[in-house]
Amino acid sequence: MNQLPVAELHLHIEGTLEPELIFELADRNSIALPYEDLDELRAQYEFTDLQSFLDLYYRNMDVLRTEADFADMTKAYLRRAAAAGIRHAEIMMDPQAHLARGVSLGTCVNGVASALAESEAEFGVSTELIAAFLRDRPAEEALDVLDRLIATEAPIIGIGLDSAEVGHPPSGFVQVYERARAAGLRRIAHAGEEGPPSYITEALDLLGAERIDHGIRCMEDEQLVQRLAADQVPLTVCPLSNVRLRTVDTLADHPLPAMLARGLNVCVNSDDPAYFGGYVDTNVDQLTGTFGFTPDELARLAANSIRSAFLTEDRRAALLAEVEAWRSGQG
Ligand SMILES: Nc1ncnc2[nH]cnc12
Ligand SMILES: [Zn+2]
Repeated sequence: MNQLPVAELHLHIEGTLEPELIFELADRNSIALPYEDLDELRAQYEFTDLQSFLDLYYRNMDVLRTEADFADMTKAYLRRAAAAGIRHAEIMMDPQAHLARGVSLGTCVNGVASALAESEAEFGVSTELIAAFLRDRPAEEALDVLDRLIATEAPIIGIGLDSAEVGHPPSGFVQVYERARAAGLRRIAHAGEEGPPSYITEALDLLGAERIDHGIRCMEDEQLVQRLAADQVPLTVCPLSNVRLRTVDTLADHPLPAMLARGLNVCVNSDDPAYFGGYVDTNVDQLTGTFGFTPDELARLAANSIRSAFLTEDRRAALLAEVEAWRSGQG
């Protein structure tokens, strides 16, 4: 196998809902879509910023109604992830987005989890599930959902923080993260995607975040860059997402090469691949086409993803060995 083996650490399962599956699930659930056909739906995929994407992302997930719907979406991602070279995936889901539509916590969590439970045997992809909270909804709601996840022993390894960033700083979610920590859950948070570098600092200092999703705006704060490099804080960067949501103008303007040059612990992820033009392999291919990354640089990005994952040490060592085998096979 000539594909770069990687871990995907920044992936919203609802963002893997491909247009074809949206139509299939709408049909299955007798839901009338506001689009005549695939072309009309695809014509909506022009974004001006994060919010313009989120509006469509939340609207499209209305086709997810049953456990089977969540399982089918997840299985489709895992099949595609395996083809992309992904060997381990830490998958976020947005329970509040489903609860708000009247879909129960059990339906969405069990549906996703049932597909994940078969992933290693079926696709060779080990997985973990992360419940992400919507920062543009009240923290009290997040606390309530977290309590229910803990009480029902939902199979999650940790929590995240996503949705509209600007105006919703990490400081509002201290209690949520403290409760997650007390429950033994891992903690990650989106920060520095559209929001300022200070949100990254808050996520680290106030939430105890162990990984930062995106984090690209750290480059505007020299002291923060030095801290992130010294502490090797994982930054799960999503280049095609940043282009499509216009946080960078073009891929050639992306800060990833500069981040690597500063010694930051960056890895490449797809975020919402059904919306942003590709899965991890496409992100890597386009980066390589744009920046001419060498096999050594690609292996470093892959090794960063595996070192930053919530893996057992045995699995981590096995996957790092796969990266090294890939690197030495590149000549
Ligand atoms: N890129 C992103 N940023 C914030 N919230 C999200 N939810 C899904 N994708 C997201
Ligand atoms: Zn994201």
